Amino acid sequence: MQDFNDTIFALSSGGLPAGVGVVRISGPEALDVTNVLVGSLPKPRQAALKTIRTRNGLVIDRGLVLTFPGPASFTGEDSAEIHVHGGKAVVAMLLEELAAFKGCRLAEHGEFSRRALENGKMDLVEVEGLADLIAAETEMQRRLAVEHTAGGLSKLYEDWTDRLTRARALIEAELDFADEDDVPGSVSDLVWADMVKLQSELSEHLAGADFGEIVRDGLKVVIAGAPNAGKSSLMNALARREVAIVTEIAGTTRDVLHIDLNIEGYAVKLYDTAGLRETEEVVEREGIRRALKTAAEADIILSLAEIGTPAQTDFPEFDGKVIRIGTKSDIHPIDDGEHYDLCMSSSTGAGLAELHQLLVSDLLTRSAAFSLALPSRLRHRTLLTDSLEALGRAVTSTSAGLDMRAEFLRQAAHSLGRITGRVDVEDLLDVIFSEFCIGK
Ligand SMILES: Nc1nc2c(ncn2[C@@H]2O[C@H](COP(=O)(O)OP(=O)(O)OP(=O)(O)O)[C@@H](O)[C@H]2O)c(=O)[nH]1
Ligand SMILES: [K+]
Ligand SMILES: [Mg+2]
Repeated sequence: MQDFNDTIFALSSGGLPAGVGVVRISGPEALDVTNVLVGSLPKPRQAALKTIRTRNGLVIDRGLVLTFPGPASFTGEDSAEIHVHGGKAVVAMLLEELAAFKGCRLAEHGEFSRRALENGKMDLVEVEGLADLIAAETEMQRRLAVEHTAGGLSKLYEDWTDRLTRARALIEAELDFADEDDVPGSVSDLVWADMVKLQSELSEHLAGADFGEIVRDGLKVVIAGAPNAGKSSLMNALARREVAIVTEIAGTTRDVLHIDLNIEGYAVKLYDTAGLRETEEVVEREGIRRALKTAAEADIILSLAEIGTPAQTDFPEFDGKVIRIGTKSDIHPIDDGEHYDLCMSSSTGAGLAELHQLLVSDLLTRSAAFSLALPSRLRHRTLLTDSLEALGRAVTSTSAGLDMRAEFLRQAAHSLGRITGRVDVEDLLDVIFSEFCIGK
C-alpha cells in the first residue's frame, strides 16, 4: 500500500526531449517545496514565469509555475506544476532536486489518479475511463473513454443503485409494519413493478457490453482458410506493407501475426493465421492449433479460399460471423456470388474496397443500437451480470419471505456499487492502477 503522507512528483508530459516538460507535484509538502524552488508562489491557479533554482542557488531553468491548493486540484491535495524546457538534463536535475526534499518521492504508476480516487475526486469508472483516454488511438476509443471519464456511466449506475436502495427501504418499512392491518399492499406492488423495469434496463445495458469491449479493445478479425489461399497476401495488402512472409509453398505461415487497423474511427485487430489442413508436421500442427484458437476468439472470420474451392464456414468453438472470400480473382473467373460473399485479388487490389465496406457496415450495424455509455471491460460485465442475477432472484422469488427478497436487492446494489467503487474495492485497485503510466 502506498503512503499518502508522502509528497509525490513525476514528469507528467511525454518522452524527452520535448518542447516543454511538465513536472507535477502533489501532497502535503507540494506548495512548500515549490516555494523553495521558485522563490515565491504565484496566486493559486495562475501561471507565473519563475526562475527555478536548486537549494544551493544554482539555476535549473526558467519556466511557468502553477499551484492548485487542495481540495481544488486533480488529486484533491495541494498540488503544483512546474513547466520547464523538455531537455533530458533539465528534467533530470529538477527531479533529482525534488527527490532530495524530505517526504518527497517519485510517484508510482497512476498514483496521482489513485489519490484523486481516494479523495473522492473521481470514481473507479471515471479513473478507468481516464486510463482508456490516455491509451486511445482511434476516434471511437476516445469517445467511449470521454463518456466514461465525464461520469456518464457512473451517473447511470448511481441512479440504479439509488433505485435499488429505495426499493429495499420501502420493503423493509413494509416488513416493520406487517403486523398492522392498515398498511396497503400496493406499495410493494409499485416497488416490484419498478424492479422489473430496472431488470430490463440493466439487461439492455449489459447487451451493449460486447460492443463496448469491441470499441475499447478493437474488433477482432481473423483471416483463416486453406494453405496458399492467399491469407498472408491479404494481410499485407490491408497493412500496405510486407508484414507476413508470402511464398508459393503451402504452409508458409506458422505463427499468428497481427496488425492494428483504424476503420472509420474504430480499432480493428487483424490476424493472419496458418493454413488449415491435416498434417503430421510438428511445427505446422502447432501453427494450426494456434490458428483455430485465434479463430475461436474472433468477432469476424474472413474465410479465404482460392476461387473454385469451397470456403470453410464452420470453425470449432466459433459462432460469430464468417465472411466467405474467393481469392485470386485476377487468375480465376469471378464467382456468381453463391459460393463467396466477395471475390478479390491481393495482386490487383480488386475487391479490397468492398471488403473494407463490409467491415464498415458490420461495425455500423453493431453500433446502431447503442449510445457510447457502454460497459467496456470484463470487470463491468461481470459485476453487471452479478447485479442482474441478484435482481432477478429478488423479483422472481415471490414465495420467499420479503426479508430474503430485500437481501437480494441489497446484493444487486452492492455489485453495482463495486463498479463505481462506492463499496469494497480495495482488492481491485492495484490491478486497475498498474496499467497507468507514471505521472498520471
Ligand atoms: N495471382 C494471384 N496470386 C496470389 C494472390 N494472392 C496470393 N497469391 C499467391 O498465392 C501464393 C500463396 O500466398 P500466401 O499469401 O502465402 O497464402 P497463405 O494463405 O498465406 O498461405 P499459407 O501461409 O501457406 O497458408 C503466393 O505465391 C502468392 O503470391 C492473388 O491475389 N493473385
Ligand atoms: K503460402
Ligand atoms: Mg500465410
